[in-house]
Amino acid sequence: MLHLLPTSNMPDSYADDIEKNGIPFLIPPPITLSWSDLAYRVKEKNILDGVSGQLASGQLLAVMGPSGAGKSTFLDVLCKRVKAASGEILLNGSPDFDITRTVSFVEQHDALFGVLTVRETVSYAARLSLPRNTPNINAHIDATLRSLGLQDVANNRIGTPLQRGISGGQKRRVTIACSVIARPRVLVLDEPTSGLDSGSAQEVMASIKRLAQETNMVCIATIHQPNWEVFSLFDRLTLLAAGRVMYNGPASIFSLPRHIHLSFPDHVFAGDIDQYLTDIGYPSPQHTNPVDQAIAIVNTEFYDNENDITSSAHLDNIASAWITHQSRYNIIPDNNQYHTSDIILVKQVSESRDAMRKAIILTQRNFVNYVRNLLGFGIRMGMYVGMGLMLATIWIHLGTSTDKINDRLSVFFFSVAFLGFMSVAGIPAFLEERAVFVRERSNGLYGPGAYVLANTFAVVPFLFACTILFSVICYWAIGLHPGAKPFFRFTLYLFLGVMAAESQSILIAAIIPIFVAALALASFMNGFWMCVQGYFIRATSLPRFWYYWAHWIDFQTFSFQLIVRSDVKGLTFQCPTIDGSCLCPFTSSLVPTQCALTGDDIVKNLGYEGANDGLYVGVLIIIIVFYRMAMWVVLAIRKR
Ligand SMILES: Nc1ncnc2c1ncn2[C@@H]1O[C@H](COP(=O)(O)OP(=O)(O)OP(=O)(O)O)[C@@H](O)[C@H]1O
Repeated sequence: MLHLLPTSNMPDSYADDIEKNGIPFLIPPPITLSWSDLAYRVKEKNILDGVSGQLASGQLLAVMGPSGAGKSTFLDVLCKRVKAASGEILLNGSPDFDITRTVSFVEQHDALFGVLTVRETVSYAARLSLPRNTPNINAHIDATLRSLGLQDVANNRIGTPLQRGISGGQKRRVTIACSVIARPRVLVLDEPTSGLDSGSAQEVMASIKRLAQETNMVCIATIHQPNWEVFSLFDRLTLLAAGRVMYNGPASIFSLPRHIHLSFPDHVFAGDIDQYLTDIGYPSPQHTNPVDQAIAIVNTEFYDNENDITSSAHLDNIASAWITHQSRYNIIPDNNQYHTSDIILVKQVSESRDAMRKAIILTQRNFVNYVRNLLGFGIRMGMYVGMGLMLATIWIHLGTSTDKINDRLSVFFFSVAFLGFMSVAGIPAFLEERAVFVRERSNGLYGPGAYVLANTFAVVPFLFACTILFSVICYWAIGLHPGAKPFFRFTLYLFLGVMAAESQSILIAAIIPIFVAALALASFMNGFWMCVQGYFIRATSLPRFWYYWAHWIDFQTFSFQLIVRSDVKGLTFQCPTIDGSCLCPFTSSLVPTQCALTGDDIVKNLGYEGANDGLYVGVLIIIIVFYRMAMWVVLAIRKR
């Protein structure tokens, strides 16, 4: 169990929460994170070179630099998302710590379910990340919402294209709330203020600062052009250019703890970035934000060579200036006090063996999303209803004469092919879900196994509901094989085909998570399966090349043949008679006793006798399971 800090030095609200609601485990003791000589190379090119630093609990580090300076690479190396060429990362002086259980990473873009409320979003994150029997979980959620200033919008929805929700700054804070709910020791944020106006940017950074201090967290953020108010919230600044450190010291003198800038004499401690720029001969012009000046002098993209030195020589000079000055600027408070051995250094995360519990929580969240997401799922269901109505009114009362056999087959083809085709409409919702998965997985909440299970658990009832709705609307109106059993068989075989098509579409979207590309490829695949399934060209007439592989792995083949067999078997189709002669379109087992064809005659003529129905159902299930497992593999391999 983590021990508690004295709460006297904490802001009121959190200390109050602790007292009133009893959240004993949520304030872990302070830590120090340090890194030295981090380097990252790609094909012998130094992307990051010799980056060192240290940060204590409650502190915020700004990582700044021009575009391409190596800021994102630095975060990736620090979080061990890529392997450093060299260097060391220490937590409380020790390299032995589990990074995924220590760090939460907040990506640049908010990946949230638009139909959930703020509280629901954070609550699901809490249930997914905290151990099963966490006490007072609701009090913990409330405290987190309060810390991030979200209590007033707790019951508001995040927002969808159809329904306006919370503001951009509030969304950022919800994403951050989800990342800090398990009380990570280190919070890493990639551009937390990008796309926000200055007011929202300030709100977000002030919330992060407050949370860092309240929960003893170390925070590191890349940031572009903050205004002075935002910048003043940072304790330290690492300025990078071409992967090298140009400055690594106090950000603004105003953000320094009083004991630092008061207790060190001038000859020992020089000051902040503003002072440093003056010292090295690049003072900020009056009324200029020193941050802009710092970026400007290390930005060589538009370097004009005014002093007859190359841009890389210019950067070499600034990097050398830093090496000369660093001992006076890079003063770090003594954090040895934090190096205690009884500290538990991990997030309060649940174990990975909890996969089934996580899958159930994710399934619940998916259901809520399905029920509320009119755009993603309501419209989709409407499409199935519309398709049912269309078939019911166009193929109405087909009857059982032999001249209607083709019309009947076209109903089955159309149902299997186009209901399956409509699965491409599930791609946008999947991509929204995938973005949330990527964020949550990178923070260690759950793995691809739990996600695939939950996606399957949720999609099965949804697709079954869509299929049965379609069947109810059109089955009796068309006049297909009478009776409850044939109706349910039709629905089941159709559902299996639709489920296979859906699994294929989201597998494609998992491989290529770009909407337009996934849509195009999934549509192509559906078109391809239509061509080789044996309706347009009889399977026996298909070129052998296509017949032997494509036809027999095509889910439409099995779904279509199962439906045809189930429908026509047991029915009798009347042949026309002209001048007393019976004109059946193909050999009948009933002639001459009866001028008609049996369902078996039709099945035989089409070449659909094949294996038994159970085997075909089994093949369909295997195809579905194969697609789902392939999706699991793709999600396991593709981390972003
Ligand atoms: N895997 C890689 N292969 C090749 N080049 C890479 C790789 N990773 C990073 N780079 C290069 O390293 C440089 C630094 O990239 P990085 O994304 O870290 O910069 P950044 O400072 O975050 O830029 P921005 O602010 O524009 O996002 C860039 O020139 C980038 O093209």
